[in-house]
Order: sequence, then C-alpha cells, then structure tokens
Amino acid sequence: MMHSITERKKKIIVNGLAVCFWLLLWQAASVCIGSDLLLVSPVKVLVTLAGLITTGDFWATVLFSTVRILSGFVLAVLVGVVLAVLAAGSGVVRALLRPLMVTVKSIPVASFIILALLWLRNTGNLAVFISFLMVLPIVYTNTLTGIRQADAQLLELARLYRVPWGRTMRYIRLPAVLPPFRAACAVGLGLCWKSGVAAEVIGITSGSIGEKLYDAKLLFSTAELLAWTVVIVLLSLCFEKLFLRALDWAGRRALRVTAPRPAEPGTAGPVRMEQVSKGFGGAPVLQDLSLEFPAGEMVCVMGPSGQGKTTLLRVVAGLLKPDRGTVSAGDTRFSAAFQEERLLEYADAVDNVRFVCSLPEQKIRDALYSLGLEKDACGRPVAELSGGQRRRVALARAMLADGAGAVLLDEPFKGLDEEAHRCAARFVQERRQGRTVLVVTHDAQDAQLLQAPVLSLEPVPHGH
Ligand SMILES: Nc1ncnc2c1ncn2[C@@H]1O[C@H](COP(=O)(O)OP(=O)(O)OP(=O)(O)O)[C@@H](O)[C@H]1O
Repeated sequence: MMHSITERKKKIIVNGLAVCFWLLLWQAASVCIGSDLLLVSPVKVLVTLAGLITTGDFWATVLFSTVRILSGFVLAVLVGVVLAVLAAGSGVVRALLRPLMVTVKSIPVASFIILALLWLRNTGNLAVFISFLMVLPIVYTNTLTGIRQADAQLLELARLYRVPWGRTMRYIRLPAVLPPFRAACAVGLGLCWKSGVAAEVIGITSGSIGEKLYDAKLLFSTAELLAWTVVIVLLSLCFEKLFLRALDWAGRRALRVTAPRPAEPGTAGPVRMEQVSKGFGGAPVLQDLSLEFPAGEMVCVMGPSGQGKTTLLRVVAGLLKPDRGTVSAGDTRFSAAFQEERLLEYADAVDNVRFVCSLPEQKIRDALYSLGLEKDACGRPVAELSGGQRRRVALARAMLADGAGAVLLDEPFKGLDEEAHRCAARFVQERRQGRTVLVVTHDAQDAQLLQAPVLSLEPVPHGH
C-alpha cells in the first residue's frame, strides 16, 4: 500500500515535470518567433482563459456543447450495447450490421458533418448526431467482441449447474465484456469531443464552443483559439476520468457474487446407458456401452489414459450427445468438477462456491477450511491460488452446489499431496449425502479411500 502511494506520487511528479518542460519550450518558441498571431505564448493563453471563465457566457457555452456532445456519446453507448447483444444472439443481425458499421467507421467525419447539415434543419443538435455516429461503431464492435469472448468452458459449467440466465450474464459474460467496453468508452470519450466540436465549427452552431473557435479564427485571435482548445482538452480529460472511474466502481460492484435463490434439495434417479457409442472424427471411444449407476451410489471409473473416462462423464451429464444408444437420468441435476478448474478468476474461493450455492458464508468457509484451505487463501482471487488450492475450490463448488442430485468428479484429487488427497477424499465422503457420485481417477488407492466399487473401462476392440 505504502509502496503504491509513493509510486503514484512519483508518477504525478514526473508527469508534472514533463508538462512544465513543454510549457517552457512553448514559451521560449513564442518569444523567438515574436508574433502573437503565429504562436501566442502560454502565459497569454492562460490570461485569456482566466478572463473567459469569469463571464457567464463562457459557462453557458461550455454547458451547451457538453450537454450535446455527451448526449451523443451516451446515446451511442446505449444503442451500441443493445445492437451488440442482438448481434451476439443472431448471425442475421450480425451480418446485417457489419457493412453498416464498417461504412460508418471509414467515412471521414467531415463528410458526415456536411451530409448532416443538408439533412438537419437546425444545427443546434449537429454535435449530438456526429458524436453519436463516431462512437457507435467502436462501442458496438468492442462489446460484441467481449460478449463472444466469454469463456466457453465456464458457460458450459453454468449450463450444467443450471445457473439462471441473469447470473450467467452477470458473472460470466460481464467480466469478458467489461475490458473491451471500457477501452471503447475511453477512445469514444476523446473522439466525441473532437468530432462534436468539429461539427460545431463547420455548422457554426450558435452558442457552442465550435462557434467560439470559428469567431476566434475570424478575429485572428490565436490566444482565444488556444484558450478554448485548452477548455476542450480539459473537459475531455475530466469526463474520461470521471466516466471510467464510475464504470470501474460499477463493474466491481456488479461482479461481487451474491448468493443464489435457494433451490430444492437435489433428487437423483439411476443413470442408465444403453448401447451407447461415441467417437470423434471416425475413431470410436465408447463402443456399445451399457451401464447402470444406481441412485445414491458412488463409483470410481478407472482405465488407461485416453480410454474415454472423461467422454463417459460428459455423455452422462448430457454435455455430449452419443452417436448411438440412449442415456437416461430422469430429472437428475448434475454438478461437476471438470479436469480444468473452470473458476471465476476475479472472485475469491468463497464467491466461487457461492456462485452456485446458497449456504451462509460461514458454512462455505467451514467447508473450504475442512479441505485444508487457509483463511488467507479463501479471501484472495482464485487467479492467485496454487494449482492444488484451485482444485479444492472446484471440488467444494461441485459438492456444495444447490440442487445437485448427482456429482461428477473428473480426477478431483489431481495435484494434491498425500495429506490434502486424504482430506479431499474424506470431504467427498462426508458431503455426498446420499447422492450419486461418479469419480474418474487413475489412482487405485482412491477406490479404497472412498470405499467405492471400481468400474474399469475396457479398451474398444481393435478394428471397430
Ligand atoms: N472434443 C474432442 N474432439 C476430438 N477428440 C476427442 C475429444 N474429446 C476426447 N477426444 C478423444 O477421445 C479419446 C478419449 O478422451 P478422454 O478425455 O475421454 O479420455 P480419458 O480416459 O479421460 O483420458 P485421460 O485419463 O488422459 O484424461 C482421446 O483419444 C481424445 O483424444
């Protein structure tokens, strides 16, 4: 903390010195040139600015342009986000919008301003229209990219756990959208001021900052021209800082994981597989497999690497459709610890469990402690945890998920040391509460630890 404060102070001092350097250079250049028309000195610009800000007209002008330019920006953000959401859900909308956005992005702003002057009777709202058009394609493109970049494995997990749509949007899609959306807003906030003021200058919008720039040009008043330019730069920077801070604050709040609405306790029927075959690219992995996992039993699925254990779990969970045969599990709700942890990287261990579990925080903590996670590890973003700690968070989430009648665990003890391994196996036994549990493992010792029967996957006969 102390370190970051000193770093910040250092950065402010360095930036301040750099600004002073350029101001001094500007002052020296203006003295050398000796013409106020060609290059007025920064001191004169400051004096002119000080004179301007004491007038009511100055504030009315600033308000006039700010309201219009920012309205264009806000409108572009709203429309851009709505269109991106529609385009993410429909290929037709995406195809229809692509040429429109590419065209708007590549047409020079001056052409739009002239066209808008022909279309609009009154130039008062010209800046709204132009800043809207300049910002829209950036917000649209970045938001769409963010939505489509959402982690497919996390989305699959949410489908399996039956996480409601709103929570999936909030906790899986939003973190993917926020960084590109923020970048779009940062660029858009600079662009809307540049294009909006350009529109006001060309349209000579009465009462606007653009009109003041135009008048300064007519009167050859370089000091006034630069004073208004300083005002535009300051306004643009202030609004960018304010908006981004507000966005970061809202983003942090939105990503704080709240408990889901409690679900009914999970019920599980037997899971039956009849004559199930599944292959990839013509290579069979599961061949005419008929199995029954009785309700409430725990089974260890074993077999050499590449034999199809994960494929079996995915077929049981309904995440993979068999090529032939049927799988029936009634209305069984599944939870799973996949081979990959699939965690919400920005959230801590407790919030990762809370994502699918309505238990009170202390109960979640107790479960994590019983898995050997220390207090400190529970409160840090899981991105900072070790492989073994992350594995245990994924295991806790699978065992504590609301409403799950069957739990699928794919190598749940991978990467755990002897002690943690035993602890995790005990945790699975204690928390299974009569539910069906399928555990894929390479370690024969797991069947003993879990006191569960072993199902060995036989190799698919050669030639099939
Ligand atoms: N989505 C996929 N596309 C193509 N091939 C796949 C896919 N998923 C699995 N396979 C192939 O299916 C075979 C079985 O894979 P699977 O992951 O089910 O085996 P496994 O027994 O779980 O292996 P391990 O113990 O190493 O995890 C492998 O040859 C794998 O390459």
